[in-house]
Amino acid sequence: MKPVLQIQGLRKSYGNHEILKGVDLSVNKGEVIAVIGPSGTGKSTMLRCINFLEEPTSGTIWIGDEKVDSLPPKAKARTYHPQITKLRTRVGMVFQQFNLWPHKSVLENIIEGPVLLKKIPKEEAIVKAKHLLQLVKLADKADHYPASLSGGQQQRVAIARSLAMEPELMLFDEVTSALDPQLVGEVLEVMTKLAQDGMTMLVVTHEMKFAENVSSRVLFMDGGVIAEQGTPEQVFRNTENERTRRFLSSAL
Ligand SMILES: Nc1ncnc2c1ncn2[C@@H]1O[C@H](COP(=O)(O)OP(=O)(O)OP(=O)(O)O)[C@@H](O)[C@H]1O
Repeated sequence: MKPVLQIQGLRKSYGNHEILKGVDLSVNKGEVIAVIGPSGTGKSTMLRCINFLEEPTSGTIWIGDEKVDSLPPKAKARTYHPQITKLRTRVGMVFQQFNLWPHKSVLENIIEGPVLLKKIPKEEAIVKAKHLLQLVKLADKADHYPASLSGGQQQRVAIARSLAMEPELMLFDEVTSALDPQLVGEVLEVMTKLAQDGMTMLVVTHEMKFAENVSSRVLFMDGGVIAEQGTPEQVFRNTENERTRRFLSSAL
């Protein structure tokens, strides 16, 4: 079966500053990949290239059969080019900030994408959204507005909103970093359930316990490359890579 995501030789520079220095990665259906590493090593940049929020400087990214760099240049990306909209429906992304629409209810936030972008009938989208709200344990909040919810609840709405597009791949970019510590667990619990249900996930995280206990593979990024990858057991318990060891001893 073709990988859900395939990256070859991905490079990304801002001006003279090269952030990604040749990333190769293949992700199969159902894999849960934790991406760990020191600050500023390009983890977010890699995710943002996958979803075409950033345009790669060079290299190739495939989502299934679709080549991301064959999309129109980024200048046009902002104008909701149909090819880009299609990519964004196939690849969901959840950010550190929840980015919910403040003037819309929880339910309206979730159905907006399916109704507007996928042209799903509103009634059908509502049924699906209610099901997703159960999954993220917010069934009683459908009519609430984001400002009345805690950060953890808003983030779970953001996850439900992404899932409503029925993506093949979900990208999580430090989704618990902006949360009060006591709210982190409820978001990780939802992500753990998604992982167990077979969602293909790429998770940039500083939550080492999640990386160790939930992921099927861990990528250690350092200096703009994947410096090491392996099972959680290999990376957390048996690494022979000095840089990984040093990072883990400061992160754990
Ligand atoms: N739009 C941009 N313009 C210029 N530099 C950028 C831009 N986006 C990111 N950078 C730089 O790229 C580098 C890598 O950033 P990135 O956010 O990918 O790192 P990261 O590994 O995800 O770090 P963290 O764990 O702190 O989020 C940083 O030095 C950052 O300042």
